[in-house]
Amino acid sequence: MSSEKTSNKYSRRDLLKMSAIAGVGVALGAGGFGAVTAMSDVLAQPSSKENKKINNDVIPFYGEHQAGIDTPQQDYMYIAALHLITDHKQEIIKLFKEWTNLSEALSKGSVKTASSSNDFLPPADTGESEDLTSSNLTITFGLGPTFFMKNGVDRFGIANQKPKYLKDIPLMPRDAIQEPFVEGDICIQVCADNQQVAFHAIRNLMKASNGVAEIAWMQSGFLNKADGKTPRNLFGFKDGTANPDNNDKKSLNEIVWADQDEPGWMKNGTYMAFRKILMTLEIWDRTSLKSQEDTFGRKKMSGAAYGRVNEHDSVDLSQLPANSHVRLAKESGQQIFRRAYSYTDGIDQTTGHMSAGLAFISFQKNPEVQLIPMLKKLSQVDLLNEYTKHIGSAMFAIPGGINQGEYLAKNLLES
Ligand SMILES: C=CC1=C(C)c2cc3[nH]c(cc4nc(cc5[nH]c(cc1n2)c(C)c5CCC(=O)O)C(CCC(=O)O)=C4C)c(C)c3C=C
Ligand SMILES: [Fe+2]
Repeated sequence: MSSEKTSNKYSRRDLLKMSAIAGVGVALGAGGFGAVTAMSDVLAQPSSKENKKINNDVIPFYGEHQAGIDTPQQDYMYIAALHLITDHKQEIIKLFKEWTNLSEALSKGSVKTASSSNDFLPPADTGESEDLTSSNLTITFGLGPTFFMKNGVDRFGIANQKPKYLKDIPLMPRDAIQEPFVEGDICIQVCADNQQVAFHAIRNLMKASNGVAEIAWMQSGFLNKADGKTPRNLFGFKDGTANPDNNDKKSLNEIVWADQDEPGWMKNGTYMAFRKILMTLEIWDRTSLKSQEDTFGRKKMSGAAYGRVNEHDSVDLSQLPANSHVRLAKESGQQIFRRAYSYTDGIDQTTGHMSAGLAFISFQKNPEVQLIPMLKKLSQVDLLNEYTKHIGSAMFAIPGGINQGEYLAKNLLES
């Protein structure tokens, strides 16, 4: 999980250079909120603390693929969906440029200060990550079906660039989707090994979108990955055992990265599926160990499939209960790349039960073939359905990664 140890050596000159690349000055907030200094402006203002941070935990924002997909999974996640409140493509381009600069800076931990050059303006940075390192922060942007076409209107003249499989996940037999956890024009997934760093990033990205987009929903998540072991979900089972190895480029090419026949801006991109799945912990906790294990077809402590000894031993489907989760998922004959997080949302006031579950996130090149039939089968007969309820659903196209000097989804917005 760790990257090379380097000290934070951004000089005032580096910061000035970065600011020049960013090329963004002062943005005016909408709705009478007054002027606020754009975050990228702050890069030119070295903080007194800038040399005290040791950044040995940086995942580059730029690259072939967006970070936050095949990069090692961090401990904390926020995912948010936004609705655009403008019809002007130029405003989207401006926002995406600002987000690009900001994301690069946040990923490097080089947003230095919450101070402002003008004491009569709000500080550009909200400040809560001031003394913290980047904590392997990654920021991943996605575009929902309504980014391309909303209520039959091609708002930004890019409907012909819509990726092949980008559509809402169809309603499944047992779905109990609750507002507001449906779709969104844009999604931002932020992950980091420090929750405050992750929150700071998503908060400041939201802040930068003021007047152009507004938040539709947000979900936080966490994950335990002690000693390099497979993390356990809130049912206490190892979750991720059969996931493709994130370092196995061949598998990811087959499973995750978009095909050649997609629009050019999807090259090295993928599709993200999001499902918010409530797990009824109180019922599960009163369920016998045997029934719990039958639900998955794996042993709870070892994670081994039925009839096997170790977690990663091959699965003999005939040994697993007919409607067990793993058997059904495997029988679909498809693979997806899961990057899920547990969540807790306090107590459900109507039931008095815990609001907790899985923020299920998967990446795949063809959701229509890889995901939807699997989801359908699971939603019909999975033993796990006794203990779960799908309450949120969304699909996003994830543009490919970008190089320095480019901005997010440039190839799409300038097509
Ligand atoms: C549509 C896809 C899937 C949903 C939705 C889903 C929900 C879900 N899963 C668990 C817990 C486990 N899932 C496991 C394996 C597994 N799950 C899926 C797909 C979905 N899960 C797949 C493709 C697989 C791998 C199947 C295989 O090839 O072996 C496991 C076993 C360990 C593992 O491999 O990760 C667990 C445990 C929960 C709790 C949940 C919803 C709340
Ligand atoms: Fe699963």
